[in-house]
Parts: sequence; structure tokens; C-alpha cells
Amino acid sequence: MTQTAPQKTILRALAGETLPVPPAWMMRQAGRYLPEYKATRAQAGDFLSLCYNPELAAEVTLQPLRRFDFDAAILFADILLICQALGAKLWFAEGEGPRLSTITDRSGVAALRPAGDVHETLSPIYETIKILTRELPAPTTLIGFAGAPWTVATYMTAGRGTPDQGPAHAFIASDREGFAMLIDRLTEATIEYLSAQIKAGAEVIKIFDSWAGSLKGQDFDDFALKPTAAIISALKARHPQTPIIAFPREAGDRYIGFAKATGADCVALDNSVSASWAAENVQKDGCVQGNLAPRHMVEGGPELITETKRIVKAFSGGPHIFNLGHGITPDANPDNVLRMLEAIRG
Ligand SMILES: Cc1c2[nH]c(c1CCC(=O)O)Cc1[nH]c(c(CCC(=O)O)c1C)Cc1[nH]c(c(CCC(=O)O)c1C)Cc1[nH]c(c(C)c1CCC(=O)O)C2
Repeated sequence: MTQTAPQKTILRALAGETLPVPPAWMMRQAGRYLPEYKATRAQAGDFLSLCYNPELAAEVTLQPLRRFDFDAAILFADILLICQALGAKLWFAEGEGPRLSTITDRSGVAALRPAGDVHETLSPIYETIKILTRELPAPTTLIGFAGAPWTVATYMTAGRGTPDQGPAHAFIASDREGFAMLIDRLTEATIEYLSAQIKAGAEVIKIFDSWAGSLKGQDFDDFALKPTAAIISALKARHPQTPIIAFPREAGDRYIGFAKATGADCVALDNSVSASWAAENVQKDGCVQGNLAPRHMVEGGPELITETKRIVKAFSGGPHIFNLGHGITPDANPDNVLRMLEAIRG
């Protein structure tokens, strides 16, 4: 007798099913708010050594699942590894964040390695995924990811994180076509990278466009929407069964129609939009993910419960995956994660 196992909750939501209780996971669920993460990171030496060590990267991916009954695990890696794979220098200044060699004109773009070469650097990431496909609990969905070309380009052009993505905007203003060459190279490389993640065992893909909100009008179309659509259409051609979540953070009104325009199966929402607005304007096109403010994981209190329940209720009429509106911060209290899950499911 053959009996097919009931499909995993996240895959059901991504297929458009409205579930009585939304599946849940958290951005940055493996991270510095967990003492066991800090211990493993210390064992690895530094953050990048942790990302490129398949055994330890798999270990930190699994750590939050030992504490919390999340429906998904997200591969432990970083969106900036692809810059290194394309030949840029990357390091993390302790306590300050990422630093990179900078690209400010088209000669810098021309010096990058071909997109097809990225596997040479990124193969340990595929190894992490292979370990996780063996070690994850059966009901848990494994999410692979990459940065969207725009967000990755903002770091490559500035050499670091910036509040306003000024150097990327300056590149666009001085040589729009040259900047488009950088976006194209990143688009091709990201397709290769994500396709290899799926082949290794990633069941869902998420595309992080953390700085999409700083693009307006035609720039949003050209540098956020179109590259994401190109990545999704190439992945769908190669891996039609793999659902894709797009996260154009702080896109505001541009969340409307984003799923349709890009082919994404789900749009992840940051906490600057209200759940009731998003239910009406975004969820009408399909699954949404989000969008509790990460500060509740620090502050806790009765507001954590009321806000969690308000979001669950607002999205209860359609497919929804519960998540934070952005990553959990290092000062968060793990007890609040448990209280959030109870509020979602209780
Ligand atoms: C912009 C961005 C980056 N990385 C990422 C984004 C997009 C999402 C977002 O907007 O937050 C994505 C990312 N980074 C990390 C993951 C792993 C999976 C997860 O648990 O979500 C994912 C999905 C690990 C990480 N990436 C980083 C850490 C902290 C590193 C440490 O241990 O010190 C982790 C756990 C470092 C990182 N990596 C990056 C920055 C700016 C920083 C420094 C800021 C910070 O320290 O939080 C680039």
C-alpha cells in the first residue's frame, strides 16, 4: 500500500492553500541572539569561515529548530558570498558589518569573473544543503536563498552597507548602461547559484531585496522588478516545482502586483505596511509572508501577543506564512520566540 505523506505546511501555503494555522519561521533565526550560535561561530573562527564550513553551517542552521518548532529552516550563508564568487574581496569588520572591494564604473564590472564560475567558491554552500537534507526533521522545509541583484550591487558599489545606497544611485546617474551590466552579471550568477542550491536539495527559494525601497519609478522596474522576474523565470524553466518567495523590502505601494509581475509564489512583507492593507492589496494575488516587527522579540510584553494575533487574523482569509518583517536582532530574548509561536498556534 502506498500512502503519500501530507505535504509540508509551508509548501501547502506556497501552493495557495489557506491553512487554519499559518506555518511559521523567522528571518535570521540562526543568529547572535542564541548563545549556541555564538559558540559555534567562535569555533569556526569568524563569520565567513562559518559560512564556508558545511558541518558547522549545517549545525547553526539546525540550532534554532532544537529550541523552537519552526516549520522551516533557512540555509546558513550570506547574500554577499556571491560577490566573492565573482572575484570581489569580502570581509566582515568585527562589530561593523561587511566590507568589500568597490566597483564604481563599468571597467570594474568587466573585471568580474563569468557567472558560470561561481560554483568554484560556492560549492561548500551546496554541501551544507546536502547535509541538511539528511539531518532536518521530516516536517521541516529547507529554504535556500540569495540576495537580489540590486541589493547585492548596493554593497558592491559602496564597499559596505549604506543608509541611502548613495554610491549605487550615483553609478546609475553617471552610467545607467554600465550599472545595468553589473545587474545583468549578478542576475546570471544568481540563477546559477540558486539552481545549484535547488539541485542540492533546497525546497523553497527566497530572494532578499533588502534595499528595494530606495528605488523609485523606472529605477524600481529596471533594477528590482525586472532582475527578480528574470531570475524567477529562469529558475521556473529549470525547476518548475520549486516555489519562490520574493522580499522587496520597504517596497510600499510597489508590493501591489509584485508577485504577478515577477512570477513569485509569495511576497514577503516588511513591517512598514499594515497587515490589513496587505491582506487587501497583496494577498489577493496569493501567498504572503510576514510581518511582525522584530522589536517585539526584544520587548515582549502583552503587545507581542496582541500584535501576533492581529497579524494572524488579518491574513486568515488567504495563504499566509508567519514571519517577522525583518531579521531577529542580537538583543532579542529567545523566550519571546516561544511566546510568539504560542500566540500563533494557541
Ligand atoms: C543585507 C543582508 C546581508 N545578509 C543577508 C541580507 C538580507 C536580509 C536582511 O536584510 O537582513 C541575508 C542573510 N544573512 C544571514 C542569513 C542566514 C539565514 C538566516 O538565519 O536568516 C541570511 C538569509 C546570516 C548572517 N549574516 C550576518 C550575520 C551576523 C554575523 C555575525 O555572526 O556576526 C548573520 C547571522 C552578517 C551580515 N550580512 C549582511 C550584513 C549587512 C551583515 C552585518 C549586519 C549584522 O551583523 O546583522 C548582508
